Amino acid sequence: MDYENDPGWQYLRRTREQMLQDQSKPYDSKKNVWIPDEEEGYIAGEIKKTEGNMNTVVVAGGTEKSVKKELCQEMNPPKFEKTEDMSNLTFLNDSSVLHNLRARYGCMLIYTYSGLFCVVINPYKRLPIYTDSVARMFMGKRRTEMPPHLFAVSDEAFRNMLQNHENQSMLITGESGAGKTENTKKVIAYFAAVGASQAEGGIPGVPTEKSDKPKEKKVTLEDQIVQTNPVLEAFGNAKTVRNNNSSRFGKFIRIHFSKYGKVASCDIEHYLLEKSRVIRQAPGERCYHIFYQIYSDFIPTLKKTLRLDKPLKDYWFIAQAELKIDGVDDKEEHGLTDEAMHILKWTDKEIIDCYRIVAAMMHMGNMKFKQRPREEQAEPDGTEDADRAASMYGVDTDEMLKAFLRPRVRVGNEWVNKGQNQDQVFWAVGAMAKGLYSRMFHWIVMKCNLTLDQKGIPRDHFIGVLDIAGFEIFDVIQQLRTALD
Ligand SMILES: Nc1ncnc2c1ncn2[C@@H]1O[C@H](COP(=O)(O)OP(=O)(O)OP(=O)(O)O)[C@@H](O)[C@H]1O
Repeated sequence: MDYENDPGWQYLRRTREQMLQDQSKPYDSKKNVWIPDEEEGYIAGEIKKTEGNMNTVVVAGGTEKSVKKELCQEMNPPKFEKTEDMSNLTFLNDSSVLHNLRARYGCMLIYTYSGLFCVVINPYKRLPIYTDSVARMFMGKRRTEMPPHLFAVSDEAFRNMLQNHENQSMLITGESGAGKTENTKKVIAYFAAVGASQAEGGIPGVPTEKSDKPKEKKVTLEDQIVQTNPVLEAFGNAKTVRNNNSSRFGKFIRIHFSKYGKVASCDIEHYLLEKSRVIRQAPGERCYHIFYQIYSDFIPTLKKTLRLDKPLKDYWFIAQAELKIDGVDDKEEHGLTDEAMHILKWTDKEIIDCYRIVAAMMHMGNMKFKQRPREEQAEPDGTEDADRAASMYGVDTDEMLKAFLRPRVRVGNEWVNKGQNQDQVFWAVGAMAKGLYSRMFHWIVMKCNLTLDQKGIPRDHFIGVLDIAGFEIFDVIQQLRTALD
């Protein structure tokens, strides 16, 4: 089969010779076991003798270890070495699962099934397994015919949708940096490719839509779906200590298809944007990418338009930790964000308005206030930054300051102006920045949805992809804070 000549194939399946080699290792089901190891998790060993409750196990290098019987876990026969589906294992214990995943990862086989689940290990390098030619290999194939791959799972969902006339959903989960977003993007790109091939000529076994319309080169819905990524990432992703491009929100993307399998429309729901990041960053982290992108000079006049004339490190809200990400060029990234906004057909005004709001927050973070002597009332300590923020928001500076210093609140049936001390003003400014950012993000998602909401093609069913972080033990407090923010 000519699949084997594809540069990606070696990262998908072992050759027959390699498999034979793997499977020819000596094995004795009564003797070969896995034993716990502090560094490796589990290591292979061979039981030499058993006395009472204890096994004497010989490990690599000939060392003998005395291990409690109940801590020894059964080893699978070599025919299961680097198995593609772990639900086939005779012994489905922790050590066998870890060994199988590790052995496959050692050969850069990053996808492994465990029954219905597809386990992915982040390769941290670009493998040629997401190319058009690889996508074409998986189109219209049964899962069992092909090696484990996200495309196979996606294709199965696609076929089930068309054949059973049912909506489908995929859950992509894992801890931060595991690769959720990368894989979600590949799923979307795959559906876009399948949807497009459907329009062009179809996938074996699925009826094709008849169309007499002449083909023209234009921005397709598939392109637009893919292009929502740079925009959502610019505004919703940031560098964290675990991941240089960490999504700080969860999302559920629904791709609607016509009954012929053509992409009909798409919509996105978002959850739990981490608002606190807009005003505070932990060591080693950054605020949302867009703040640094607008400062990158990709648009040479932009900084002047946004009145950003201080060094980046002087914008307190976004400069509490890192300003740059190794290997990432904010200027180039801004180019991609800007291009994507245009592909999504945002108007120039909409784009610049988003930049203005982002810049306004940078100015807001520099507004200074002082306490009036012997009064529980704060007052501005210079209004230059407030002027800049207000001009970006398009509001009057005095009115904006009044809202921070003496906000109008309702007491019973009456409206009164409440005095604010310096701390209260400080919190109000932060809360305003977080609230505005969150609303802007909501607007951006809504705007993407409007663009992706195609009226022309009737929708039949959808495939939903949920990209959301699992619970990270270390981050429970942060997650609670995000949820309650
Ligand atoms: N399949 C892959 N191929 C190559 N690199 C990958 C792959 N998956 C992930 N990576 C790398 O790992 C990084 C982190 O992946 P990703 O952003 O998808 O993680 P995540 O699970 O969405 O994390 P977070 O929850 O923090 O957003 C990516 O920026 C990319 O460099």
